[in-house]
Amino acid sequence: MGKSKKEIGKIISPILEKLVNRLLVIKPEDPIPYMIQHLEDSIGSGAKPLNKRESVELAKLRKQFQNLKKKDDMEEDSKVSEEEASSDDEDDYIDELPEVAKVRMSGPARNSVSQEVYGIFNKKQDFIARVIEKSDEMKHKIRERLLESFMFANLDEKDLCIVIDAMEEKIYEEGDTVIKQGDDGAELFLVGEGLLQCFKETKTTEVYLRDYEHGESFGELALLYNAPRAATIRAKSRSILYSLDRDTFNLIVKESSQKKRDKYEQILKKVSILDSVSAYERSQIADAIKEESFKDGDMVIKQGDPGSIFYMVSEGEAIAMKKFDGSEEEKEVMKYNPGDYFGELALLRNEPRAASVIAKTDLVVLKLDRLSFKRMIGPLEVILKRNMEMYKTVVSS
Ligand SMILES: Nc1ncnc2c1ncn2[C@@H]1O[C@@H]2COP(=O)(O)O[C@H]2[C@H]1O
Ligand SMILES: Nc1ncnc2c1ncn2[C@@H]1O[C@@H]2COP(=O)(O)O[C@H]2[C@H]1O
Repeated sequence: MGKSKKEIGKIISPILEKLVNRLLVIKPEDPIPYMIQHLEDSIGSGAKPLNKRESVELAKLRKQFQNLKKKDDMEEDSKVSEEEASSDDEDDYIDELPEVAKVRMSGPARNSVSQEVYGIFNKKQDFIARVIEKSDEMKHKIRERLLESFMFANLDEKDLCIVIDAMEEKIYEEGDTVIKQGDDGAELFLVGEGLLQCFKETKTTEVYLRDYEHGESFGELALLYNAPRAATIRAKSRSILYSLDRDTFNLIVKESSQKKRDKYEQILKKVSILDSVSAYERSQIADAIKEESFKDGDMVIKQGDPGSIFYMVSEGEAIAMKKFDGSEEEKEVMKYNPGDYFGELALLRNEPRAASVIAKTDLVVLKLDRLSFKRMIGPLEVILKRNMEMYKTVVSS
């Protein structure tokens, strides 16, 4: 026999109460996906796992919700005026993305990542990833591309192998649509070869957002938020893509990226130049970081070299040495401790390195390449430029 009203009330009241409280505190722009996610989290956080029938029901509900959402989106699009539609400002759309995630990031303490995955797999150890047969050569190619990408580069060897096995090669000819805005999505794509373009569609037109090249991935939003595809992606040239299914993404990739975020979050909090960035932006910086270690006396940067990397000190000490006006004599112009940064001038001014930086102890630095620096630290340019005044003082003293 089913449960009595009282019994059902007892189970769902605390969940609903918590849900309403969260909604009132967080005020998400789009409350429905937030509510669905919250309910799924509630399933993951101790309640009995869904049985098969319940899972099917949940899938049906999700499908109904996605169709409704698609309809809403289309109605919304039809309201967009011609002027708005012709806007080609990429940032309008880029800015929308973090907002969704901010809601999730800034909310009350979240369940562990493996608890919030889509579907009924609540634990990584219960999960058996798919294996798509492929040659060693293809495995090698996929590995190379995975290591180029922020999202996958931090997988340990075991997880890297699981992801390589689960990936499926898909070839698209020039003009083919890989992802259609509004569709349901169950896979993420890593670009092996080729060039793709991302567009935001409105009722009347489509606005170009960005390109995707080898080593970059797309299609993660539908998996992360159980939402319809947020943009359209088309092949600009013949493209070889590797697709990864939702469950492998959620259980293997998302978790490792979370580990990296956890690892660097505390360190990045000490980097004063990042004081004004939000938790979400900091987590994106953590995704893009590469770590490197140097021994006492190693040269990290050489004056006069071209530069394409920005550095933040994680552990240890370093100094900056500078030769002035063609003189061979070097003067110490700066000391670095954990939380300090250097190497910004070459990126900001497109000039060779203005000084040398040398490790004074064993040193661990966090590095951002030019593109990540531009995207993530670029908005802090005013502060960086203000801080550059300090070099003048050092030089003149
Ligand atoms: N500004 C953007 N808005 C939405 N999607 C974007 C944007 N830029 C890139 N994308 C990618 O386009 C993909 C479309 O499918 P998804 O929504 O699954 O995931 C999306 C992102 O990976
Ligand atoms: N007096 C200084 N002049 C120029 N660069 C300095 C000075 N002191 C420290 N630096 C740092 O040394 C770095 C060398 O590489 P960049 O020119 O990219 O960026 C430089 C600054 O971050």
